Amino acid sequence: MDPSMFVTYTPQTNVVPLESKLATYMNRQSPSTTLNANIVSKHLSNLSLDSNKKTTASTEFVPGRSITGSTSSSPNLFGNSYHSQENVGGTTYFYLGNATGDSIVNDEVNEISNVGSSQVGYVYPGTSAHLQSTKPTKTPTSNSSSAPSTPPPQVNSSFFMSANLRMDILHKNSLTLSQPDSVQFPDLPTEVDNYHELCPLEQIHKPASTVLGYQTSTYKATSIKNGVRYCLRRIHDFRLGNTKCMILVDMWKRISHTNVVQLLEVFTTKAFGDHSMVFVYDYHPGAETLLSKHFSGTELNGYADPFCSDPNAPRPYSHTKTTILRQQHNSMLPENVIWSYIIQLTAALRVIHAGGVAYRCLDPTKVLLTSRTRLRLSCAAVPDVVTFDGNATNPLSLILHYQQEDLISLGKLVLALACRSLLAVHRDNMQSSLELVARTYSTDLRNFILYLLSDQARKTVTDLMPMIGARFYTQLDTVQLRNDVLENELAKELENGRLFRLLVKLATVNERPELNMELTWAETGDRYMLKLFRDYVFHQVTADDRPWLDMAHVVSCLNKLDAGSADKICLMSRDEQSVLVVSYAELRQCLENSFDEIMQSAKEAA
Ligand SMILES: Nc1ncnc2c1ncn2[C@@H]1O[C@H](COP(=O)(O)OP(=O)(O)OP(=O)(O)O)[C@@H](O)[C@H]1O
Repeated sequence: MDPSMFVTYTPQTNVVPLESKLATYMNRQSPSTTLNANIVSKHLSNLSLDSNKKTTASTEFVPGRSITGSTSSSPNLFGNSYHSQENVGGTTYFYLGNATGDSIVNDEVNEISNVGSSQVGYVYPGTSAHLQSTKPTKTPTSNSSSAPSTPPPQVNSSFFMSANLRMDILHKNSLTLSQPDSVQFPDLPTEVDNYHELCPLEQIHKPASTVLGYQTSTYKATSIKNGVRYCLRRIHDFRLGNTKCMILVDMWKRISHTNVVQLLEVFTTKAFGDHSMVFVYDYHPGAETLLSKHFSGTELNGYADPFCSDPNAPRPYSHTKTTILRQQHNSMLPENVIWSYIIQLTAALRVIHAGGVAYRCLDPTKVLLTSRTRLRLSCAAVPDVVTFDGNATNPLSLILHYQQEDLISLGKLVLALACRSLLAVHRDNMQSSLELVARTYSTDLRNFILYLLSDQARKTVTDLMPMIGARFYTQLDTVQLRNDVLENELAKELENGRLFRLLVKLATVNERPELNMELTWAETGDRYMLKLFRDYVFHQVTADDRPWLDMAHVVSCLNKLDAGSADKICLMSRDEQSVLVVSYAELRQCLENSFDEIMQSAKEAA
């Protein structure tokens, strides 16, 4: 640092200029120290007085850690400090000394090395080697003529959560927080049992569900008891004839799996103006059905389903089914996606069947995609309740039969996904569909479908496991890699949260107009140090007085403050008359004291 850069010449006085606000801070300290020339020169050598430096930038000012033998820089400034000071070219440098000699020096050295090692964990070290290949590559913009200190874009993004994940989470949050629209849905009740804030997730008045046989509607709602959002599925105009079916509901409630939408409770209500039955599930914001994801028009390149018999449906120039099927190849799902779905669907059916129940509605409208490739079965227990035969002596008697039907439905669903057509599973189209699968995918996939659709006497999910075989490992690998990526994203934001809390404290103290009727509170004592520190972190300028912006400098300073590092920095008063050499440990103490004072005052007022 070149002091002449910042300081106008004044005769050497070796005292704090009275007009300097630093005086208010220094006056609190014990003045009983004599200036030791050795200490001062040692400190100065650590201040790297490089006359070529043109900015008040950060790390150049930080004294090195090799201050062994120095009797200065006690981290415990406010307990027992001695000060030394020196005037260099009109600027007064203040040092923090310690009267207790060499034993303290050793302690300090230990402390520095301890701080150094513990501090390391506070810094996000960048994406680790095993995730380098998964990082989205960003080409730097060619016209990046910004200030030299502006970090290149790829560096910037690598220290924050990826934009895609961020958008994904923001989208889910906004859906979760959405509020009821009483103008658009004036007839919705404000409260249904223990739930309020009902927001429809689909059209309310739609025809009866072909899968469930009843008119249904689905809502996001907030629990009055705990404020958590849930998904309510209402069966319109339904009276529960027999409560024996609650045995099945209880069995479903006990089933918990990452591929099943959790059922929480079932109740009847008249809140909608009819006798409705309501099933309460976990709410998964942004959930999309397999139907809309893979069987909608836009997903099929705008062409009609090749199995569609409607002559008016839009088709490409050739009208033959074979040509369309060939066209269809372009929009076929990759085989690994189909296997991933198979593994998740069979995993869900495995626990459902092991739990003594059957799903009974394995249909593209009931399988939800709750993130990019995560499937969850929705509507658990609804078929059991709405089709319950009150005259049956044993409500569980047909379960085995229904479980077999689940496996046939699985075969149909996989065939439909492989052909990207719901009509592919129609009896008349079955042959062409299987030929399409044989042409496009592996024999394993075809055999898997054939097995499920065969007349085999008794099938179980366990039989399917050898057919999936080593693909389990591929799935496991994908999930583990995703887990690694998410953990890396978390590591970035974890530190941001910590720094945010620190910034909140700093901002609460800095520039506070008054505290306890004291108008100059923020401008004196510890708070004055924090004000200078704030200038040091955020308000640096280049030699020609342009703002000097460097995120790394800000993050590094805040991290050291949070860790209470023994590293020292020079804080300069705004009048440029005084420079204070202070450690982050001391600054942290200033911050803790000041913030505690504010908290205390807030409590007293309360
Ligand atoms: N647990 C849930 N969390 C979030 N959204 C859900 C949940 N369950 C269902 N949904 C959403 O509610 C909407 C309606 O689901 P539903 O099962 O009624 O589909 P559908 O295509 O209307 O079927 P149907 O014709 O049988 O009524 C879908 O968009 C689905 O994504």
